[in-house]
Amino acid sequence: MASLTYDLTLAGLAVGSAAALTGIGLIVTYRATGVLNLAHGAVAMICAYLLRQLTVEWGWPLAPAAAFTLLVFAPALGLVLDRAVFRPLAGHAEHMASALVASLGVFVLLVGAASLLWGTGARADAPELLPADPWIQLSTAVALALAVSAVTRWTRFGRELRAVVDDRGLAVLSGIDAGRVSAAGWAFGTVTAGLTGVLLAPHLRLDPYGLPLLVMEVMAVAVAARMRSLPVAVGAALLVAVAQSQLARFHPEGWAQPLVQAVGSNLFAVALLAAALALPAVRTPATPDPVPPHTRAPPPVPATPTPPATPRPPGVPRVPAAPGETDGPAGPAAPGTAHAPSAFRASRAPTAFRTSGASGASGASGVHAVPLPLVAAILFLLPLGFAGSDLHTSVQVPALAVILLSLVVVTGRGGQISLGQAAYAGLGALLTAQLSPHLPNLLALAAAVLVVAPLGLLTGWPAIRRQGLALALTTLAISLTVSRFVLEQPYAVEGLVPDRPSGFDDDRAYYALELLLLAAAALSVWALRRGRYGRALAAIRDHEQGAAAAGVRVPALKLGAFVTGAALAALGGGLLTMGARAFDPGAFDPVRGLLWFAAIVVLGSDSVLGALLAAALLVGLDAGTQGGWAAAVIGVLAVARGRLPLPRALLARRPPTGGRVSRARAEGAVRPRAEKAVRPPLARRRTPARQHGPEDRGTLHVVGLTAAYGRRTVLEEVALDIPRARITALTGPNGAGKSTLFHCLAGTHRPVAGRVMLGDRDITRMPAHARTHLGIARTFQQPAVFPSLTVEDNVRVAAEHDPRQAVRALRLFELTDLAGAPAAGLPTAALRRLELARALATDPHTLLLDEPTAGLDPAETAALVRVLKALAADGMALLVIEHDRELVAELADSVHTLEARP
Ligand SMILES: Nc1ncnc2c1ncn2[C@@H]1O[C@H](COP(=O)(O)OP(=O)(O)OP(=O)(O)O)[C@@H](O)[C@H]1O
Repeated sequence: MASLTYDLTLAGLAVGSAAALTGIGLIVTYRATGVLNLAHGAVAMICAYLLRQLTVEWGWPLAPAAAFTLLVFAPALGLVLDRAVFRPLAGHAEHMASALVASLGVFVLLVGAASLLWGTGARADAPELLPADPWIQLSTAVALALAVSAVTRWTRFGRELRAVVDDRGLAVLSGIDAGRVSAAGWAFGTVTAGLTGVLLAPHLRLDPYGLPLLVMEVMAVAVAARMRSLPVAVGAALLVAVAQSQLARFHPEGWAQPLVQAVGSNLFAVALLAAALALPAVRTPATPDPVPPHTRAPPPVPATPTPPATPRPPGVPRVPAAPGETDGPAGPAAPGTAHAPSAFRASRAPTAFRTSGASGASGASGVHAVPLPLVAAILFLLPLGFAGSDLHTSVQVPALAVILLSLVVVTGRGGQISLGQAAYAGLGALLTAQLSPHLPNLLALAAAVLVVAPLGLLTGWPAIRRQGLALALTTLAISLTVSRFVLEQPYAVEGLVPDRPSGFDDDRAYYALELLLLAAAALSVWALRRGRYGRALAAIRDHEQGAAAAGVRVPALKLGAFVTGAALAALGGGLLTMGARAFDPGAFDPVRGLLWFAAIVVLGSDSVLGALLAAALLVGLDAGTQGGWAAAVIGVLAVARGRLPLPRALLARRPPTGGRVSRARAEGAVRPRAEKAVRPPLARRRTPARQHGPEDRGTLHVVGLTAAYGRRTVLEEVALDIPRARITALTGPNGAGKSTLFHCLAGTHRPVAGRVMLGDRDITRMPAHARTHLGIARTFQQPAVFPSLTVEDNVRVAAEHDPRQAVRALRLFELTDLAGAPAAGLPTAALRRLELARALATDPHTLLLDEPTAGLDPAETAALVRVLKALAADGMALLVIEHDRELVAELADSVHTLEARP
């Protein structure tokens, strides 16, 4: 027994060493470049194939072949990836999303290239580089980890690496060649990938799909090490590998047997899922600019001469009507329109925003004008005239198109990265096949869709709290787990012979049936992208916090998008498997999911037609070949796409709790204390003209509020009242915690202690959208607009309960003429007005404004001040973060200061 334990441990150590190498390579690349290289496994596979080609096919001796593969080819590939693919992306605001797409592009490109060059069949004759002795392999991994640690700690290059990791911008300013550091990171990463590949290939199947996927599972160790600690990565790799190996000893009877076997061969997949779920977010080092491009202030628009600002102009705009008040020319907007501050008029409809707005609008609506749907319809009808193998191949296209439509909903419209749609398609296919002997086939398909739809919560739930890379990893891990534990298990798939519905046996009839279902799915998705639901999804995609602030139920909508996506994927999967009359788990391999995701991103993620085109392309390119063309073409397009502006669905967004971390950091420590400081001489007491909403909605106040980010306390024991009919100013140096206080009030950050009260009601744990519904509205430091929506729809999102509120708010802020224009590219002043209009459209009684005058010229500022005073005069409670002392004195009835620590 003892010797079995020893033998199994040794076997585990051999695999663990290769896994440790992967972890080391991934972490070093990530630290040096900020990119989690999803293509690491594909590089490993290419290097393993190359070594085999050199030795087995061309007869090179092992040593020079290995030296060429690992010391010439692998680093050269790393340098090419750095220079040609990833470095051009660095410094862009959407760096993370672009890099993710680019690394997926590299992945599918290399998989496609390997399939074309060497075929998709597995090779069993990969040469052994190191003796099978696991101790040698383990020593190699440990020596490499020690060498990397030594280099990082004791050499100049290591110091530079640490500086770049800490703050890339600052490192560059200090004269460090960040490009050299990232080139070295890439070269090192690809060498370790190559080493992993050549070590693993002799012991596993060498094929274009299997090896990359296996190495992807091994990313678990890097994720578990939080992309930081090499010892943790090495330890985790050895631990998981040895545990997996030891599981081979257990042979339970009955139902547990296949489960234990499955765990025994796929523990890294389980570890990846656990690590991804345990890790809410992998923080990207040296994020160049957390501000999404659409929120950057465009160049100032020259203002036309304005009349001098007076404290109380005769026609100050008034707040939107309270429920029950009539709307119309005599309503609140009319005087505001007539006497609107001229600065508002000055920035109306500049040429700049029309041009950039058009290009920034949702791809589908702008690009696919009238004829394209017609062209698509004709193209999809054409195969009805085909015969034989052409028609047989075409049967796959509508089914795949339905699967890809699921990505249009989840990623295109909802903005959620999902690398897991293959799992839902596979489950749909599996269930359809399993149910078809018991039910009429169409009913079996419908039942499969109904069962799989709620499983969309598997990826939808993690998506509530995750974004970007963390979500990508989680959805990939879920797809891997489903594939390994369900779709590939003999107990689940044995003896399945799915058939087509009766009456649709021949290819033509079946294709016609698919077309019908595709048309229904496409119409539903098209409809979903419009109207209330579509607007809300687009708002989440464009600016999640802004959407919540507009009252959109973000978590519920995300779940809805994933459930809808799962249903569509299951429908497509079921159609695919009935069309093929066989269930093939390989058709729903997670690599397919990556390919589909890349295809939909490069061909238009928010476009129904993009999905149709992608399906035709994917099937068409691989038809009649050994496969690989589709992956290669999509890979090239995805790599190139990373360098172009990405679909809005994938743009980097601000971290969940906002905050300009680097700027605040530079300001040093702060004292988290609120104190009432100044009462400006101009302060007046006013009687509210009208209360907004029922009186019992109360006054907002905080009691003993303490907030922190991780272990760092930012606010401590803060107390603050925000009375009605008053403007309360909040001042303090950068990093003092003003925005954090806003986040706590608005519900986007959970305080550690203390309470947020609305009247007598404790709303501390209430989500952001629910607070909006209670009458608390907010704006953001960087105006939070939804650039892919029109100006009108931006406001409509906040006034779905009463569209008249939107009309009034648009009129109040002189946005009526711009209503149909895309919000992308509006000048700063218009963005601020739009954000305010959206906030007021929620019918608030309390308005939180984070630096509302930032980026405005004096005339625009004066106009805004008049509006804010008018709002307060009408009974609203306003809390305004403002740095300008004069402005505070002019604006505020009372001032609270958050002071920095000495
Ligand atoms: N998401 C976050 N994660 C970690 N730390 C954060 C985050 N957001 C803010 N911080 C830190 O919390 C502190 C307070 O930041 P906050 O943005 O609330 O300050 P502020 O007073 O609004 O500053 P500014 O005037 O620059 O906007 C800063 O030191 C900042 O680095």
